[in-house]
Parts: sequence; C-alpha cells; structure tokens
Amino acid sequence: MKVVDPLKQEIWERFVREGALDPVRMNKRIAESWCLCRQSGVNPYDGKGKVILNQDSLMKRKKRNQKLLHMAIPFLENLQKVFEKTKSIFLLVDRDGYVLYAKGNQQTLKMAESIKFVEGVKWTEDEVGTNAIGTAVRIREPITVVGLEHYSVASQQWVCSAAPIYNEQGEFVGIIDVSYPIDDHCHEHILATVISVAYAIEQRFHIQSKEDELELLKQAPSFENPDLPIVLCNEKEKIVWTNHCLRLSLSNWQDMYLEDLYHQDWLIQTKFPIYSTIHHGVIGYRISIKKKKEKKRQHSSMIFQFDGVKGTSKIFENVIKCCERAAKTDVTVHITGETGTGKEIVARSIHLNSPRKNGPFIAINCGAIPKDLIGSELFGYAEGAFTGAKRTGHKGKFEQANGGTLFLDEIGEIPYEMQVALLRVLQEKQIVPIGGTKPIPLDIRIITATHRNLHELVRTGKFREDLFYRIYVYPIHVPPLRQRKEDLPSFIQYYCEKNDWPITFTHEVMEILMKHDWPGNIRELFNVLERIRVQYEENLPDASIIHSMLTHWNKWEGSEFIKDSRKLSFREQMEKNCIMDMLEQTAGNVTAAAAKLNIPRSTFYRKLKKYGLS
Ligand SMILES: Nc1ncnc2c1ncn2[C@@H]1O[C@H](COP(=O)(O)OP(=O)(O)OP(=O)(O)O)[C@@H](O)[C@H]1O
Repeated sequence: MKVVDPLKQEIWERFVREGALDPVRMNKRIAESWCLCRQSGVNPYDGKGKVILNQDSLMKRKKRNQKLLHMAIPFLENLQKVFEKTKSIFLLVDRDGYVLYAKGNQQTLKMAESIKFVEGVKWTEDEVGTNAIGTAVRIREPITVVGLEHYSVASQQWVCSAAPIYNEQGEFVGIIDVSYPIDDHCHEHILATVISVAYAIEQRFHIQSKEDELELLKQAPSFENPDLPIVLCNEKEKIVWTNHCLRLSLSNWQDMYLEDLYHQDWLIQTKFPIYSTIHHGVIGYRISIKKKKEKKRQHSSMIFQFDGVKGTSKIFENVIKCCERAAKTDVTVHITGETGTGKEIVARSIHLNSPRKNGPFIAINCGAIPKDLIGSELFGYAEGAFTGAKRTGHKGKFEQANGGTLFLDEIGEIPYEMQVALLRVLQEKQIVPIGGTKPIPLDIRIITATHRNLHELVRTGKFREDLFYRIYVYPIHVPPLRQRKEDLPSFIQYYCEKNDWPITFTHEVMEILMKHDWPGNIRELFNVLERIRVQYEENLPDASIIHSMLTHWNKWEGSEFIKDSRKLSFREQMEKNCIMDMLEQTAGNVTAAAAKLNIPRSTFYRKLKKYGLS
C-alpha cells in the first residue's frame, strides 16, 4: 500500500523543481541534507543503490571492520528477536557508509533488494540522497528519516532510524540502523531503542579494550634474549610492556608511545601484528628494536643491496661484509654452506652489487644436469655438432653469462673428466663450443658454491686440486639457520609479508620454532610456513601440532625439502629415467623433450624440479 501525504509530496516536488523550501515547516537536518543532495546533483527520481562491492571486496571490508562486527552483531541479533513480529530489518554500516550486515524480516529484505539496499552497498547521501544511514554518517548524530523526507523516490516508502557508534577511543566507527516499510506503524520510539543499542555497543568496546590489553600482555615472550630488546604496544602504538633488558634504559616506558622511541635513538627491527583470538582484529604489535648508533656501525653494510632477509645476527652481518668486499672486485668467490642456507641469494647479491650488475646473472646447478649433458650445457655446441643437435647450435651457460656472472652451484658434483675442460676455460678465458672451431672470448665473473667439503673431495681424489685452487680464491661461508636463530622472526615476517598472510605466532609457537634445529635451513622454514599457511590459513593450529609437524617433517610426502633424500617409488624412478633419456636424445632441449613425451612444458619443468634435474 502506497502511503502519500499530499502536503509533504507538494513540499518535496517544489524543492526538486525549484530548490525552494519553507524551513519552518521542516526538520532542520533534513532541509540541510536536501540542499546538499541538490547541490551535488543526486537524482531525486532514482535513489537505488549503485555502488555495490563484489564478494571479495565486501569480505575485505568486513575483515577490516571485524571488531565492529564482533561487538555489534549479538545486539543486532537480539533486536531481531525482540522485533520478530514486525517488518523491520537491522543493519550495521561502516564509517564510510557501506552496509556490512543486513538481516531481519524476509519480506522487507526482498523489498530492500528491489532498491539495492543490500549488504555491500554504499548507502551515503551522495549515492542515494537523504536517508537515515547516509545522513547519520555525515552528521554523526542519531536521526530518523520518514517517507517523503527521503530525498530520492526509491526510499520514500521507508522509515529508517540510525545512530552512530563510537569506539573506546571516541572514534566514529559505524552506524546501526533499523528500517521498515512506512505502512508498518509498529514503533513510535524506535529511535530511542537504536540509540540505546548503539550505546550498549560502545560499552562493549570499552570492556573489550580491557580484555584485549590482558590478551596482549599474555603475548609477552617468556624467553629472554638479553641482546634483543622487545616491546609490546597496543594497536594505538602505546607501549604496554618491555623486556628486562630494556627496562633499565627506558625507565618511563609506561608513558611512551612507539614514536617516542625514535626520538630516543631507537630503530624498529621487526614489527609483528598481534591478533585477538576473540574478534580477530589487531590488538597490538610485538616489536624488536635496536639502538641507532649500533646501526651506524653497520652503515657500510647497509648500502649493500641484499634482496632477502639480512636479520640482526652478527654472524650474517659478517657474511654481508664479505660479500660487499667481494662485490667491489672481480675475485672468484666460492660459497660454502648447508643446503637451503641461501647460497644462491648470496651469489646473486654479489652480482647485483658489482660493476657487472647490468650484465646477466646465470645460475646452473651442476648436480642437477645429467653427466652426459653437462658439457653442452656449459660450453654450448656449434651448428650440426652431433645428430639431433639444433640447427642453430646452442649457446652454453658460459656464453650466456658473458659480460656478467656465472654461478656454478654444486660444483663438487661436476664429473671428474669435465673438470679439466672447466679448468681450461677458466685459465684461457675463452670457450670453443662442442663441434666448433672458433674460440669465443669470455668476460665473466665466476662464483661457485657447494654444500660438500671440497677439501675432502680433493683429498679423496674426486676433485682436481688445480681446479680447486682456481675456484677457492675468496671463500664465503653462509651459516646454517640454527646459528642465526635471532633472525627467525625476520624470516617469518618476510614470509608473511610476501604472502600477504596476517598471522601472529604466539610465544609458545615462537619458542618451538626457536628450539628447532632447522636441518633444511631457510628452505625448510619456508616450507613449514607454507604448509601452515595453506592448511590452516589464518587460524594458527595449536603449538603441539606445530611441534609434531617439525618432529615428523622428514617423514612427510611431497615436501620440497626432502626431495633429495626421499626414495623414489618404482613409478617415479621410471618416469625420471624416461625424462633423462629424452633430455639426452634432445641434447637438453626441454621444449623438444616435453613434446616427445607428450607432456605440457609447464608440467615437464615441474617434473624436472621434482626429480632435481633443473
Ligand atoms: N636471506 C634470505 N632471505 C630470503 N629468503 C631466503 C634467504 N636465504 C634463503 N632464502 C630462501 O631459501 C630458499 C633456499 O635458498 P637458496 O636456494 O639460495 O639456498 P642454497 O643454499 O643455494 O640451497 P642449495 O644448496 O640446496 O642449492 C630459497 O627459497 C630462498 O629464496
């Protein structure tokens, strides 16, 4: 049933036609809003919702407002029960006017849908004209808008009452609204109810902030690293806790904000958000800090570009210093270190900081190439060098790296007979591709690496001594993760940021991670984090599950880290042999080998990786 008050209809029509109003006969707030709508060109004959978030954006907005949702929804649900017999719907709106929640009478929800008054819609004055939600967002006061007081026709069959919600800091965070069709003369005093509920939600914010503070304090690390000053601050960055090593130097920490630390020459090293287990919003941060003057001492290392985590450990700081020295010259570097410690990242950083940085950086894993192919991979071959060779010939890694850096990983795996050829290239600084006659001059820097003991290989006759002395000129040792555990938080933060994974590790979990020895080093750490992220997303499992994950890691199928040590099944071994045969037949041409085996190239590459052939 359409309810129209002819007098009000005339006032509205005159205003939209001529912009004329008799302010005495109108609510001041409504008159003001109409004028604003007219000025900003809102269409009075429309007023349906237009800006509607898609599912993904709505989820993101809900996530940003999860504390508000958590506080308000129980009250909204309660209202629904109380007003069950009416045609009302109940809404929660964020501070920008987006509807986050809309529930209530089914028939009214349908009617709302017809004007796009739905979850995700932007219901501001600019979008849909004068209305209780949009006007309350602007004036930040409670208001009821009835029928023809709405500026645009789409809402003129509605009565809506809205009130703003303020959090414990007094900040405006959103709107609560009750709306119903104008013919449902159910409650005269609905605005008073909406205001009371908004007030009750605000009280809930105050209580929750105390509970958040207690939860935050429970996150104080129980283990103490005397060299690592830690502070906890709330989400407004007010310091609420420091560890012992800081209490001497920060006597007035209780009155400080994070910003005050900058003024006292402290620098932030890592900053982890801490999330509430109740409402899942950020309740504070765990921060490790460092004195600025210590930083100055490291100044020379700071200008060295390192595309990864440097952390705070002295041991890795020394590695960076060595890299910096090596990068300035063309010295032949040999990098040692256990698997997964980041030898390739270190090699790349030397290249990127060297005068050759604009040239290519070519990496080859000597251990992953079938023995018979290593010659053509390194030195290339000339046109028609052998049956099946590409007509155009093939540029080897040495030639590809010309003008830049060649990184020979797992150099200890290079077959003995190939070592002579390699030595010759290093001495003569030129290559002759297989089957070719013309030498190609080389201008490259060589960096080698191995996780094996090269001295031992020389001693047992598996590695040529003359080649050893050629490559073992400037050794750099990359330490295992267990010797730089203080860098673990930085690695975790790096991983979380890279994967956009907002998670807080409780101190129990951190303790477990700190105690683990990480035999697979950074690769293992990232694999563990990957597994937790994929399996548990943002609901971190119990510390005991993470503990058993680490204990049984080696037994897990499908882990990258164990790929080398894992015994292949019969089927996998057959597949690996087949791939190796085909690579041999196609002289290492991956595209041709994949085509012959009728496997898509991307799958073929995945299999090469799986079997350690890439
Ligand atoms: N400092 C670092 N910052 C960020 N990521 C790192 C760092 N060091 C290693 N990683 C990551 O750890 C993994 C292993 O690193 P990398 O391949 O360089 O190790 P490696 O010592 O060469 O291993 P392998 O001996 O098995 O070849 C890679 O995913 C790499 O990106």
